[in-house]
Amino acid sequence: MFLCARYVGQQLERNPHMIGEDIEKDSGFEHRPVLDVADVAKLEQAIAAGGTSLAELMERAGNAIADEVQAQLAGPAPVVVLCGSGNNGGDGWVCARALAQAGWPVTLVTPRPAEALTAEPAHSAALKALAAAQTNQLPLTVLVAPNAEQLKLGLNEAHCIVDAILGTGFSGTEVREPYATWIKLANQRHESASSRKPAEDAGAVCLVAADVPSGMSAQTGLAAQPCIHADATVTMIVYKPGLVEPEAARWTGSMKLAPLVNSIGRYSDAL
Ligand SMILES: NC(=O)C1=CN([C@@H]2O[C@H](COP(=O)(O)OP(=O)(O)OC[C@H]3O[C@@H](n4cnc5c(N)ncnc54)[C@H](O)[C@@H]3O)[C@@H](O)[C@H]2O)[C@H](O)CC1
Ligand SMILES: [K+]
Repeated sequence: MFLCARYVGQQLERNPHMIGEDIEKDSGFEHRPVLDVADVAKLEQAIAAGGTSLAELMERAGNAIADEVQAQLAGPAPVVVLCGSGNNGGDGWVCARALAQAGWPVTLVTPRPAEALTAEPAHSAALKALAAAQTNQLPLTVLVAPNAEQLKLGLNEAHCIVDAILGTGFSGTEVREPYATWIKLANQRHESASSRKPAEDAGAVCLVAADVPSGMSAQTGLAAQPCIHADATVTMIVYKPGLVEPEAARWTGSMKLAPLVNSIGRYSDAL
């Protein structure tokens, strides 16, 4: 098979709505395409040069996360989408728009107003989400730089939390503020809801990570302080090496691949 630096034979779940046909099956096992983070960036540029823009990739990424949220819950329920200021956050803005368009009440948390984001295509994705929300009166509320109490209130209403804080651009052994607080509060809400006895259970809270759990290095799989504890991680285009490390499952939960494009093999010259 083409392109991929290495394959890890493990059972793999796939979302039928996700685009792509590049996974090889072998006796009930699927081989996971794995690429270094630096090569993923090259691959994205090659895909864009081939006619599928970065904005379109982000659109597909955000929709794949929204599909996963909808698969985790029985029907429309409040969702909090935590968005960082980079392109991982951009995936979150698209996801929030897609869920709100499907009638799900969404609270999006951002450190800066949409107009003040500088990463592209995240900035454009955020403006598009706000315009759609305004034009179509979507159930989308935006919380800009909330303090811990405001964030806790929002999270307490959530039946699902989407972690789109940090992706492949994360580095270091500590997550800086405000994201460290966001991660701790998201984990607390997730864990306290999951540890309730059935009789008091108002419904479990799912935690879905975009591309990689925030605080985990996509390249090495090492978790910084703090790190998101996800139920499911939807990773984009290919697996990154850290995600297939045995210790990573503790942070990623179940791993799902959103290939975003068909036949990535045709971009192999870019690597
Ligand atoms: N490239 C594309 O078009 C697509 C990307 N996708 C998604 O984008 C992310 C990668 O985005 P990038 O902007 O490169 O980085 P991040 O958003 O992951 O993070 C940048 C952000 O993080 C801050 N940061 C770094 N280290 C720390 C730290 N220790 N503590 C706090 N903050 C930190 C840094 O300052 C930047 O602000 C990729 O994962 C995908 O999710 C789309 O999926 C496809 C199109
Ligand atoms: K993330």
